[in-house]
Amino acid sequence: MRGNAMRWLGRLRGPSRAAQSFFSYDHSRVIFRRLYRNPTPAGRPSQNSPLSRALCSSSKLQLKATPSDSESAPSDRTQPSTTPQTRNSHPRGPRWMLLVLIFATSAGSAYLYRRQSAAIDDDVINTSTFTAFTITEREQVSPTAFIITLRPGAWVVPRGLGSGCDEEDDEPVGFLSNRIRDAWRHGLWSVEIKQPQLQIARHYTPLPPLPISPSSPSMESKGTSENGNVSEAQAMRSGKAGRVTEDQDEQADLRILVRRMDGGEMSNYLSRQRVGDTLWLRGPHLGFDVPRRIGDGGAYDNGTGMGDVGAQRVGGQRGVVFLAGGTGIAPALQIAHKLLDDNGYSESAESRPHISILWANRCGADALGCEKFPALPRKSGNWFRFWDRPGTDCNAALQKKRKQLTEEPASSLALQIQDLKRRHPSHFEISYFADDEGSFIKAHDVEAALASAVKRLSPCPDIHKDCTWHSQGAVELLPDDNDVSRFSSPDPACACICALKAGLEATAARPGVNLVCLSGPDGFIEAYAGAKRWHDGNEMQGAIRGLLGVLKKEKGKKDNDWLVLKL
Ligand SMILES: Cc1cc2nc3c(=O)[nH]c(=O)nc-3n(C[C@H](O)[C@H](O)[C@H](O)COP(=O)(O)OP(=O)(O)OC[C@H]3O[C@@H](n4cnc5c(N)ncnc54)[C@H](O)[C@@H]3O)c2cc1C
Repeated sequence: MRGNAMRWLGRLRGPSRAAQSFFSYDHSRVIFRRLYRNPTPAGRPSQNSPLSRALCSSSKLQLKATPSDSESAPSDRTQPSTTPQTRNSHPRGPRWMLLVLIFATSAGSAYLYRRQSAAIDDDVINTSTFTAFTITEREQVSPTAFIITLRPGAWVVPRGLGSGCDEEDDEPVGFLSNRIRDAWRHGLWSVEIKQPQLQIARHYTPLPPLPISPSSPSMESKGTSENGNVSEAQAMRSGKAGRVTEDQDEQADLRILVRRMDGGEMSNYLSRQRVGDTLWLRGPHLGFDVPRRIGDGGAYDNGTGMGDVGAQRVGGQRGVVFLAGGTGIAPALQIAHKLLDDNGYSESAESRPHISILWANRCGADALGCEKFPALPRKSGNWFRFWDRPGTDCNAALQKKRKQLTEEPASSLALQIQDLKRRHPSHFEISYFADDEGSFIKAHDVEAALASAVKRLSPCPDIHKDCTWHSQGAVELLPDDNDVSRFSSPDPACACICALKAGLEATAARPGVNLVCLSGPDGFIEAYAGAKRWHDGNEMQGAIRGLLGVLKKEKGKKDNDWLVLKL
């Protein structure tokens, strides 16, 4: 509590405080003073003056004339309002309104104070308008991939001003965002970033917060790091890393892993941006509700209606197998963060699900966190050809990776993955596959991962074939990944039929299934689970084909053994 309070207080420092004061409290006072120093002949601001209209509409107050105002208004109201007579002869209405307006402007100032850069409400980010974020760090993690850290624009502390840490309790001072906290509580989410010249936007998946102790280096020093040596990575290397706290999920700093695509408009635009530059973000966009689908009720009521207070968690030991291609590692880490690091979700080690990530990259240099020394390149055909793009020199990248492993400090993402393995040795596994090293995800890799998930399966009722939450057949026809609206929908077709049929609705125990999630380029998803299908303007999941389709058919798996989600 105290930490939170101090962080809020901590925001009152620095130039942004002055700026905020100007635009909120002082600014409204200036408007107010002008209003009363230049009264209309009626002794109060005219309802028709632009200033009055602005004030009314902003504070939702209506300056209605009272009968005493309009009927018995003495002519001396035209006198300057500073004369005692005028003040005394002011009817009660304006005085009363004065108090109301003072209150309203003060409340408004508190409200505006927290609005920061958000255009429409009390948060630093929203789903309909783009708000400014500033790049505070940029870390090149491989020849083609980099991580940018973004902070809401209005609160960036210019270099040399403010330490970035709360002076009293030495906690990092940052933004708090309810929307971002709720997104982390939900699990899977993304933001859109806009390219302002072309007016295009693309989705990006924030990486989970790094487990950093409060004594990690300040924001000031963060702003100076351009190449690789980011402060988080330094803190982790120097053993200062702490654990991921709930508070950290509330911080509005976002880390995004981006791969620069040859000819890709957005990713090339992002690769040209530097520390201090502004990006425009919109979101968060919440994806599939993984906890609910594996059988947990969700630990929080986060205002999205997704919570089940007191829900008995029956799906805690189910598993998630995640096939990630390239930057598809980001949603895989989001799920790991939700299922393993969220104490509200799984308090004890026994109740934690098992997560197995199979991470495929074109180049070994992109296999961050892999502690094995990469094999020498083999000449072999690529398993999905579009990865073999001109301009991608995997051989050179591999040499760089070998050099990195021996000489250079690891990237923050590599350290983050290693940290997850260290903290959850029996619940988190990651296997690496690199095209240029001739290692691909094969059927037996998927089967081994599934077997390790299935052996942890706790009893659950039969999966109903029409259940949109747990049946593959029904999921294939879903128009989108918006589980939040499905959950709150009154449409009976959106309800969990398995729970209804099993009479579980009263107990809050949730049926669930093991999940196989896939994320990555379209070709990757198609190769392993079949393409998504466009229908009626919606991108539907489509039938399960590819390697997983073969596994389902050949191995005669039951529908409820595992559910495939294409992210
Ligand atoms: C929900 C969601 C989350 C995403 N999260 C991330 C993320 O965290 N990091 C990230 O880098 N990207 C992410 N993406 C992909 C991202 O939105 C862009 O598609 C990507 O950056 C390429 O955009 P571009 O404008 O540079 O390329 P475009 O101009 O759109 O395309 C250039 C070429 O690259 C191909 N291509 C597009 N994306 C990929 C890819 N990922 N791998 C291989 N080839 C590709 C296209 O088919 C095309 O041929 C996400 C996409 C979605 C839908």
